[in-house]
Order: sequence, then C-alpha cells, then structure tokens
Amino acid sequence: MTDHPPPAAGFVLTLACADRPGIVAGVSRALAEAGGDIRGAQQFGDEDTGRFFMRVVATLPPDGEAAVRAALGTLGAEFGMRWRLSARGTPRRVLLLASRFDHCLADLLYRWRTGELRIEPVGVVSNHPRGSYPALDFGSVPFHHLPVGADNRAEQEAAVWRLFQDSGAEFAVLARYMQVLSDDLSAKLAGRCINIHHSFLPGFKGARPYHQAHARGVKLIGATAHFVTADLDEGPIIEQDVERISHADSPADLIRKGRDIERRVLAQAVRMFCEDRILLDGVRTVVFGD
Ligand SMILES: Nc1nc2c(c(=O)[nH]1)N[C@@H](CN(C=O)c1ccc(C(=O)N[C@@H](CCC(=O)O)C(=O)O)cc1)CN2
Repeated sequence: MTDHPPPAAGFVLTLACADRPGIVAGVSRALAEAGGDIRGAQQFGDEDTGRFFMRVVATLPPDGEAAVRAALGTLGAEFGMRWRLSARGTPRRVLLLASRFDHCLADLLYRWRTGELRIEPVGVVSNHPRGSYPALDFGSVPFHHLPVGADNRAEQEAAVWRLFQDSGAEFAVLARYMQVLSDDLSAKLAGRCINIHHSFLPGFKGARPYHQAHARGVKLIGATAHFVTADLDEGPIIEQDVERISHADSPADLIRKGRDIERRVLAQAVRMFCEDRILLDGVRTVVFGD
C-alpha cells in the first residue's frame, strides 16, 4: 500500500516594506526552502512612497508553516518588513454594525449564509432595537442593541470596543452605521474597520449624500468602501462603483438605486479583506484583485 504524503495546505502571504532589490528573491527562497510552492504572486512598488507591496499564494507541506514563519521572521527583520501569513479560506471573525437602514447588513448576512463570503459574524451591534429589522433573520448571530446619544457616546463606544475584544473579532464593518466613531475608537480599529459611504468619495461627505447629489444635479451616483479613520469619510479607499442617473431621478430614486451600489461595493471590499488582498499604503490602499 503506497503512503501518500498529507496534502499541502494553501496559504496567503502579504508583506510591505521599503522598496529595494532582493525582496522577491528573499521571499521566494524562504518559501522554497520550506518546501513551499508558489501558485500566484502580485507585487507593486509605489514610487511616491518608496514602499513595496506583495501578495503570494502558496502551498506548504505540513511541517512547512513553522519553517517559513521562521524564515520570514529573519527576512522581515533584514528588510524592515511587515508581513502576515494566513491559511487560505479561513473564515474571518467580524463584528457587524448597522443603524436604521438594513440593506447592507442583510446582504452581508445572506452572502455569509450562502458561503460566498468567508466571514464568521460574531455579533451585530445597532443603535436601534432588534424590532427595527423585521425582515432580517440573525439566526445564531448575537444582536446587541446599544443606543447612543449626546449623553452616553463614550459609554456606548466602550461597550462596542468591549464587544469587539470579547468576541474575538478580527475586523468590524460599519454596514450603514450612522454614528461617527471617536478618535480613540477609530485608532483602536485602525486598518480593521470598513465603512460603506453612500457616495462616490470625495464627493458628498456626511450623512445625506443622496440629497446633496440631487441638489447638485450630478449624472452619476456611487458608493465607497473605505477604512475608518478619525477624519469622517477620509479613510483609505478600498472599493468604489458608480451608476448613471438622470434629472428625472428624485432623491428617493437615488436612495433606491444607491442601495444596490452600496451592497455590491461593501461585499467586494469585505471579500477583498477576507482574502488578504488589501494593504495599507499611507492614506491609500494597494488592492491585489483576482
Ligand atoms: N470616525 C469615523 N466614524 C464613522 C465614519 C468615518 O469615516 N469615520 N463613517 C461613518 C458613516 N458615515 C458616512 O459614511 C456617516 C455616518 C454618520 C454621519 C453623521 O453625521 N452622524 C450624526 C448622527 C446622524 C444620525 O444619528 O442619524 C452624528 O454622528 O452626529 C456622517 C457620516 C460611520 N462612522
């Protein structure tokens, strides 16, 4: 009976460092010496920032992960590299936040249930009660009603942060959560909190972009998924899309058409995050698409 070696597992390596010769060679050697097999690689050198970014998909033999982590540790120290190695397809634990409008929350939960999005929702937070979502089935996902007003913003945010930590969430998604996060919470969630803004940024920031768009008479509307920073609607952009509209569209028409754009843009951004396709490049992102 022939012994078959255990199947090699799939991994994604992402890295960023100051650009200089030898990075790709070093990474390839580290993987090869650990028995790894590169299945795909994307890289980008940003001439503005002098930074280099890379995403590698590789298989590793069972004992290869420890070996490659050791080699990457050494390489990382030599090149001043930030790197991350994660098993492909591992669901990412996410805390979902929403306010009155539920279309993005409903869409993410559907894509999770159908297996399209490799997420594990660890909780839903809303500043509105559960009864505000009659159309939604949260199933086994815990729902947390955390009302917020001018008199309890700090306490409410402390509860959100405690939930994020206690649930073991890896990232958060503001799925039309209409509260501005404080500088403190924004900093704690830096690079791991994705917001969907219902306009094609940098146009029409704030809480009512569709009314602004209608008043301005634009011919395209859009949506923007971005990382949350303390500066409202200024975070590094992950994904955007637009749709043509006309003079005949009322604000209500724009809100209706915008929902579809918001849903697909947010879902794409969440998928890219879960597949380690997004790297921060200062105030911008590098997105290694599929
Ligand atoms: N620190 C940040 N927090 C949030 C961001 C962000 O970019 N940085 N994005 C928002 C989402 N958003 C637009 O996409 C947005 C949400 C809320 C408001 C706003 O003015 N809210 C008012 C209250 C409105 C209400 O209660 O309905 C407020 O907070 O005083 C503007 C833009 C999520 N958080």
